[in-house]
Amino acid sequence: MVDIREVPEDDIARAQEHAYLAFHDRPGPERRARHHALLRLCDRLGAYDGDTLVGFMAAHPFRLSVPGTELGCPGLTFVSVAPTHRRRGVLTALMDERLRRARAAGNPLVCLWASEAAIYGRFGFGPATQGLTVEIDSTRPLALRITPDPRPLRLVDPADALTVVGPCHEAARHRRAGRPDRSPARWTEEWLGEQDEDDEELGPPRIAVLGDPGQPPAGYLLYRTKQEDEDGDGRTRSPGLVRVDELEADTPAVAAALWTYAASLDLTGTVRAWGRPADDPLLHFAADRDQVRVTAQFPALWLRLADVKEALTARAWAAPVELVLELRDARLPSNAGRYRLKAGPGGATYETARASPDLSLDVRDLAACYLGGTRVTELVAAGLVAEHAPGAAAALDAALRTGLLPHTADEF
Ligand SMILES: CC(=O)SCCNC(=O)CCNC(=O)[C@H](O)C(C)(C)COP(=O)(O)OP(=O)(O)OC[C@H]1O[C@@H](n2cnc3c(N)ncnc32)[C@H](O)[C@@H]1OP(=O)(O)O
Repeated sequence: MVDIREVPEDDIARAQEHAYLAFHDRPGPERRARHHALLRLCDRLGAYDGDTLVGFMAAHPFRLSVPGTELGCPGLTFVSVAPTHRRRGVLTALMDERLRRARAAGNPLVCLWASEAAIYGRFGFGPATQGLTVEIDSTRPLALRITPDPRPLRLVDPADALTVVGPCHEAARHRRAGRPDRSPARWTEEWLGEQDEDDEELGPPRIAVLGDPGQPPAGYLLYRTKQEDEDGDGRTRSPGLVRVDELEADTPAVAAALWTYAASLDLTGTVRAWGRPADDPLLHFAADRDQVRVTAQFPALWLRLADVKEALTARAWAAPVELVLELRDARLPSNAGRYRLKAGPGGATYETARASPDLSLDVRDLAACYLGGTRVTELVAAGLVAEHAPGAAAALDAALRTGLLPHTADEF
């Protein structure tokens, strides 16, 4: 039987080796040091078989933007079980302890990015945001239906990123739900590292900001580039790549200017933006959708409502709704049962109820809908949510709805 306990700071290096084994990873010294620095700031749980570390789960102490506010939301990372101890319930034991601690600490939410989509539904996590990969053919000028903001662009030293673009990012976080806060350490270690986490051929991070000198920027572009590939004879095989990691803009015209900049960098022929929202304005203002293509769509942030009552009563609601929910929660039975949700622009209450339910659903499906990124009506159509009162799902959707879709590219 394994023992679940905290991993002390002097055991972090061992936890890293354990995780690299599970992920088939072999990071160089720079990435190891970055991981170590981040793990020092995480809550860390280990599964020990005697003195041997056989399971590890770290949690960033995030606050997540939700409609109208932000909530405590540990962000799970480095989840790993030794190959010798797979499928014996080690992850389950770590997760149960993590969810218990989240509730005890007053954190109603828990989030993660999944290595495999099949793992986390059983623990009550649902995919709450979707990401798109968007590619622009930049061998020709980017064709747009709107006029880009004409204000000047300038490059900012990544060392100054936090001061210059940090406030822009913070404002963007509150325009769209589903975004964790970004500590100075995460800016430095996860976004601005000299070496990219996934592709060592990419250059260092570059930051272009738009705005009048002396004024706060109206938007920024965080990107890396890769030189053109050459074949053995030194001939160009393909033009270089601009990989967009983040683009935030106060207005569509600012976004248009930043995309135009990305697409006009010399010696490059492709712009690849891997973590865009499903309602990215670019997809509407691009004049030629053969030039701007969505090449992938994926579940991004997985969310768990550790304390359903707290989560539902804390968020803002777009329209009035009153209905009885029959909720299943296999791992946190205190969430399960029949509850009357009364919610609207003035606030929400969520109390136990006796009346027959309008909707029956699992906590993982409520999590998928919580930020407004998945519609309850779609889950009724998929046979996952049972609608006992016609119109109940549509009414809940109208109340959950947000102006912009929830979205984050903060992979951790
Ligand atoms: C947020 C993140 O960090 S994501 C990263 C997740 N980690 C990895 O992918 C690293 C490689 N994989 C591992 O380390 C492990 O296999 C883990 C962590 C995914 C699973 O750990 P285990 O201790 O084997 O899980 P555990 O025994 O508790 O499994 C619980 C259930 O989940 C199922 N399960 C576990 N892993 C998977 C998987 N990869 N795909 C599908 N089902 C899975 C098990 O079959 C079991 O189902 P059951 O209850 O019906 O029998």
